[in-house]
Amino acid sequence: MAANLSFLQFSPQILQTKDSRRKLSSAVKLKFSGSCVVSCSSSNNGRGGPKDDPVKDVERLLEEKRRAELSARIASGEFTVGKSSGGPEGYVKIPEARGDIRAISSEPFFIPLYELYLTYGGVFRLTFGPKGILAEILDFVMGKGLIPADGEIWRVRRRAIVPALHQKFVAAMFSLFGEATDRLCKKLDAAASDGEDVEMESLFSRLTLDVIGKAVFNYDFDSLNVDTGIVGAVYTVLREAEDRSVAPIPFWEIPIWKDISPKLKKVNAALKLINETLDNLIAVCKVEFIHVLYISCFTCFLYLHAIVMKMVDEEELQFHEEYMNEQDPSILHFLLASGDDVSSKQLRDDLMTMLIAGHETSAAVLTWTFYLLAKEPSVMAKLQNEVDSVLGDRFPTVEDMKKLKYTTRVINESLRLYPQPPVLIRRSLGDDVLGKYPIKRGEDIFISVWNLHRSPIHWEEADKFNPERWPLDGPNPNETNQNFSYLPFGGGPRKCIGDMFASYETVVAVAMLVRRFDFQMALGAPPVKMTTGATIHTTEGLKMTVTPRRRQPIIPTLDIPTVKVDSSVNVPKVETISGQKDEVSPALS
Ligand code: HEM
Repeated sequence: MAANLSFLQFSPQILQTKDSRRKLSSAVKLKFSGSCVVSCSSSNNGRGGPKDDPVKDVERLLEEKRRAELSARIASGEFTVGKSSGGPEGYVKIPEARGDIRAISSEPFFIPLYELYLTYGGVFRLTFGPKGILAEILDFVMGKGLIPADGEIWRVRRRAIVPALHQKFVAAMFSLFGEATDRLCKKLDAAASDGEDVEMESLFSRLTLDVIGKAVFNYDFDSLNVDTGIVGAVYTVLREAEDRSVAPIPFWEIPIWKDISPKLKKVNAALKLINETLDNLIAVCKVEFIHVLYISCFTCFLYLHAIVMKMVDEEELQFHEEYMNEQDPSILHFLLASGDDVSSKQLRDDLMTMLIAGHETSAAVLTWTFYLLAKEPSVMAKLQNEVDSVLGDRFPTVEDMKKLKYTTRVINESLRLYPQPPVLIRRSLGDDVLGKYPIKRGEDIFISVWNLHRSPIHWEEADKFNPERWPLDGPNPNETNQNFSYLPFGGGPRKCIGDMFASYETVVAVAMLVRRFDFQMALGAPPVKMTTGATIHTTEGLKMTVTPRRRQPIIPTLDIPTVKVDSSVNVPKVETISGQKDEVSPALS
């Protein structure tokens, strides 16, 4: 089991080591398992709220005890083979942390790594731990999709897909975000009037599945309302991907087992259903596209001609937007319309990858945001104030995003405390140097975003949920303006392509939900503990009591605002959440 793995805790200086960056190849998302008391509720550090809350006190004491025990074990040398000094060719050898994987299997992997980070500093070698690279493990579901892909396939596919998430596409998604969240509000209304508590984590998972299904291939799972075979199949496959990533041996490859295991049979059937559905959607979209081309070929010729002329005259961004179809603004439609020359299998892999990448991540962000909000009533009150004054009773629009500043800061802060995924992985493509340490070709490097985001070196009161740490008049925090001490969507060439989409999706959902309801942890609900898959899950769900809000009546003002309409502008200008001008949102630059 012991694998020779390097564990890297990013510091801004290290990340900027160009040589290392160039040679690090992307792997896929890391998944581990385990559980522990949520550590952000562990200390007075960073907690506002009443100091005499007995529940918080107990949680804090338990967490302090757990940390003290772990620190004592680290101090006793249980994990240590002695700090190394002097490496080959005059380099300093990386400090080594040794131990037995079983010693840390009872809690999420990134928790002990945090203690080791405090002991050893930013970079150390881990001589025990899970296998790092999951490309083979996830092959059954993502194939050569954008996340596991590398080299030339990745380069070509990234270039084809990134333009699909252009500005007009994201603007077109607002009605989708609003309608899907409204369906969730109706469910919560029903639960509230029946006096029932609700398990929010699974509801968020359904909400984001509905959103991403429509956005990626214009398919309405409607998983908030119905449990069709396809929804069940998607969950079966997702759970299997998570199980495989933490399995001690690849049981799915054992010859006889893979033929007789009922679980694997179920997974294969689910996969078959999903693949057939996706193939169907691709085929239908292709036929519709050809049909439109055929019946209007003359118009089309003029149209294409006009587009080509526009290309000459206008920005590439506007060209990309021409491919968008108002009735079907999905990424699939865009890829076909843009003439993306790709096999159906590759297209399916990419769509499936985006479905997975955009589903669990957003659901996890919403889950932990509501967990944090329930624990900090003062933040919730401020948030509700902002939403009431900006939105009133209407659906959020793209123009509102600039005004919902505090709501955005709440999401920024939630992503700092609960980064999704908490650990990223790279594999070194060649011998290299990281900071002052030599790295060998083929070594796996874990980048603990969890450690980075909670590092006492980088953050004041690092464990505190404090959206105020991000000034409202400052830029939207991202990896570049935070000097790489904040990586909510990764960084560099493999940065998330859905950052703006996901940021707006979560802001809309939070705004619409807190406007309508108050959220409290349900009485007698199990303590919220963490476990890791690709993202951070709760072990037993997030059980909440949801109460419709009683709001002050809105008193009409006598000032009648004048609205200036500029008829030449079709699409409101959108500021990117990441504020970056690189290829992630080329349409915005
Ligand atoms: C709040 C939600 C989201 C979070 C926190 C998130 C986070 C991330 C992170 C940290 C990475 C970098 C992984 C690495 O460096 O190894 C990433 C990559 C990626 N994300 Fe997201 N993501 C989110 C939503 C989305 C959405 C909605 C989509 C699709 C529409 C998406 C598609 C992708 C893809 C395709 C990649 C791989 C990019 C590449 O390797 O070139 N993500 N995401």
